[in-house]
Amino acid sequence: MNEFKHFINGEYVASASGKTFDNRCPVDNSLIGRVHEAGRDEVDAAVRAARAALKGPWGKLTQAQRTALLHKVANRINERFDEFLEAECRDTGKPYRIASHIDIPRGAANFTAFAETLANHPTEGFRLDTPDGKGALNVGHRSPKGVIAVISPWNLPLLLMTWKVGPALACGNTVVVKPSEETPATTTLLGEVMNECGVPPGVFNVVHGFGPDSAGEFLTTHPLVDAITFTGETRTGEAIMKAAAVGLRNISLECGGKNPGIVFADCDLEKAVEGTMRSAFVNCGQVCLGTERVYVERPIFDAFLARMKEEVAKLKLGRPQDPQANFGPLVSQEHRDKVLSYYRLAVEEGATVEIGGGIPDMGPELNGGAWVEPTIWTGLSDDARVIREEIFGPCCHIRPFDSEEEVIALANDTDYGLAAAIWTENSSRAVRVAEQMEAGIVWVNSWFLRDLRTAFGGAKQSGIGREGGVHGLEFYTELKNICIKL
Ligand SMILES: NC(=O)c1ccc[n+]([C@@H]2O[C@H](COP(=O)([O-])OP(=O)(O)OC[C@H]3O[C@@H](n4cnc5c(N)ncnc54)[C@H](O)[C@@H]3O)[C@@H](O)[C@H]2O)c1
Ligand SMILES: O=C/C=C/C=C(\O)C(=O)O
Repeated sequence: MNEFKHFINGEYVASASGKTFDNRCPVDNSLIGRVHEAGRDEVDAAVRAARAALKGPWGKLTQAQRTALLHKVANRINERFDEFLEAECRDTGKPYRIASHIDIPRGAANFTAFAETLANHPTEGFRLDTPDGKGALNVGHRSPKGVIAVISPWNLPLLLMTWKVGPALACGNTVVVKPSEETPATTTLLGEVMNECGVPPGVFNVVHGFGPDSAGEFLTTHPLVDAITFTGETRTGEAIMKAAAVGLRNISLECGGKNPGIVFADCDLEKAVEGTMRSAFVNCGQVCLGTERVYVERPIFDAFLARMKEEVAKLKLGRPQDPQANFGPLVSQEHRDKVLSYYRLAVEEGATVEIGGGIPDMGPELNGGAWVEPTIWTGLSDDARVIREEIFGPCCHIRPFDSEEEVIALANDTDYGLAAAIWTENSSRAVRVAEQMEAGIVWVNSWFLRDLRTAFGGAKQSGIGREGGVHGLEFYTELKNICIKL
């Protein structure tokens, strides 16, 4: 039975209250651990440790020394790859095949990418002409923002946590991380790596718990937190934004999505099927960038739908360790109840269930797990709740369209604006349509192809701000201008 304690000032500490909560494996709902729930005292201790570390050895490191340390952290994650893999898949139920190609490699790469990007990024400079003819020099100077609260979700726990911790530390900040209550393991394990690599105590801290009236809220309302970066549901983002307003703390919000996939008749059909299959079903559909609305140009609608149904039927549901498995359970019973409520709603709203729509029989050992069938619907109206609301499960609705103007309007008809995928072999059309997408990230003939230097983030109710490359600099640093009269 695992016990997940908080990681504060370089040490693992239990909650003074002794309060803990269950950690369950979604594969079979077995109890696999106990997680300490942080009270205000633990959160306060973590924030104060982070603040003290800014003034300690960490605050005196050069950019080059910080870069070297972050490379060391990335290397150590890779050295302990199997431990991170086992921990992540135990918490999420996802197949090893997926976590070993996405979650863990990116968990390390996020440190390397930001260490390099920020070490080589210039600051601005301007020479000003002055009436006396001697001029002045203006030099931009970036300093760390301070203590960053990092609140991360359960779908890609290590990846999405280091996607924030990497740039935060590269810019010289310190962090207090509150991972999702569903997935404490890899964030907790990272504390060991920080100690092994010589990252000074207090630079990286972890507190466990829930959101409201628990660690999440205690952290976002703590007056010594300088900025908050969050990934999760849009409604949660709203609550965190309200908390950040007190004391004018900056926020970075990566929230929900209801992403469109647009398949034109001139696409490479097999490429479009392969990419849409990944986008709708990888990670059991629990990817914010995933496609839940698929629009297919009418001449190839039947062929595309037939091929998608064939591929869904081939998905291999199984335990994480099963080398054949490419489809795992949802993260929890609670999330499964939510997804199944949308499965029922789709039928009530008039959907045709092309495949799936229910609960698979996984046998007596696994039937207690959070398993659902991968599902495709057709026939819903554009104002159906299943079309408008984020489900965050292994399901998508496929609908025909007849013109470029029509599909652009359909794709943008959502409160969200995170991602879109466009499938066409016509490059002019690809760019023309992509530029009209009300989204932060648009893939053409690809999906989840990630260049970590690029801007990443959502428009509309999918978030505020951009992460990735140097785009997080405005959030993770304070930029001042120094004007020197010559
Ligand atoms: N845009 C992105 O990059 C991105 C990436 C992954 C997931 N997501 C979104 O995240 C959602 C799924 O993740 P989730 O269920 O963990 O989201 P969630 O909003 O329920 O929880 C996210 C985190 O916020 C914490 N939290 C909840 N309420 C809080 C509060 N009031 N104050 C402080 N912290 C609080 C939770 O404990 C958890 O750690 C989906 O909507 C998905 O689209 C977005
Ligand atoms: O579920 C959402 C996935 C987000 C992915 C990233 O933030 C990334 O690839 O950097």
